[in-house]
Amino acid sequence: MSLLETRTTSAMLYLDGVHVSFDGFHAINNLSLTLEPGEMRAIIGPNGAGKTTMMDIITGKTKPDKGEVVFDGTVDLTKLDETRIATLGIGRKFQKPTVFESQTIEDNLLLALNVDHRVRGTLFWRRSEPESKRIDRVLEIIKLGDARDRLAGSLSHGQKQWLEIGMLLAQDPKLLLVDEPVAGMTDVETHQTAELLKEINSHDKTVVVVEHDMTFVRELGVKVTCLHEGTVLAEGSIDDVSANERVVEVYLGR
Ligand SMILES: Nc1ncnc2c1ncn2[C@@H]1O[C@H](COP(=O)(O)OP(=O)(O)OP(=O)(O)O)[C@@H](O)[C@H]1O
Repeated sequence: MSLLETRTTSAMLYLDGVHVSFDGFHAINNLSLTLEPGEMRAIIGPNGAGKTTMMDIITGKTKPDKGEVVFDGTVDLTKLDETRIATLGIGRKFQKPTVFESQTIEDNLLLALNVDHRVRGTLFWRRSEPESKRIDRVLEIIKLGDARDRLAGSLSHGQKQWLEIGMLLAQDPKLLLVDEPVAGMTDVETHQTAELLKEINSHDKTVVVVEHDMTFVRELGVKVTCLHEGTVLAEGSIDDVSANERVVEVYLGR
């Protein structure tokens, strides 16, 4: 492709031949990955495999030295900054929950809505019917409807993670990037998180989940990509990837 052309694809996310180096160290090496619209993909791989850097490339935090990164068929993400990318419908959930602890659950979701903060701060602001509906729907999906008036700080670790996922959903993204959502969760919470992500994915959201917990990844029941040294080592069903000798050698067998 020439420098001026942007590829058009049917994919929601298309990475091809992506390279990133930090002071001469190749963190991402000829990385190619395609996610279809409505797909959920699990990304696994050992520490330092490049999983976080890949997410940073998609959100514009890190710019690739080389390669194509195309969102929603036509949008060249390499040309856009982080702020602009966030407005395109790409939501990212970092590993640690960052909810507003002294606000209620409902207010956390309201804060996440794309309402002008200056307008919302006035005495006369009333939430619109569509906003109320959206919040009710998100509360239903994250199963915190009964707790809507509780302070977020009183939630369990797992519930905080769900609330933060809900805050992303309130913004109605096309693509959700979720980094190690079940770290520190109980087995029950881990199972409920798998159910939650499957539910979100069933509503046409494309989802990328980075996770080390293989029980959780198995429960998601989606295609798995194993990264190693900044590139794709193996891709396929959890059974195929788990049986791959190289994957066992560099990751699962350790
Ligand atoms: N800003 C940076 N400067 C220098 N090296 C970096 C930088 N960011 C990442 N790296 C290196 O790039 C490699 C990939 O890191 P990355 O954090 O993407 O891996 P990861 O797969 O997310 O690992 P983990 O599972 O531990 O989170 C690592 O060797 C890391 O030390």
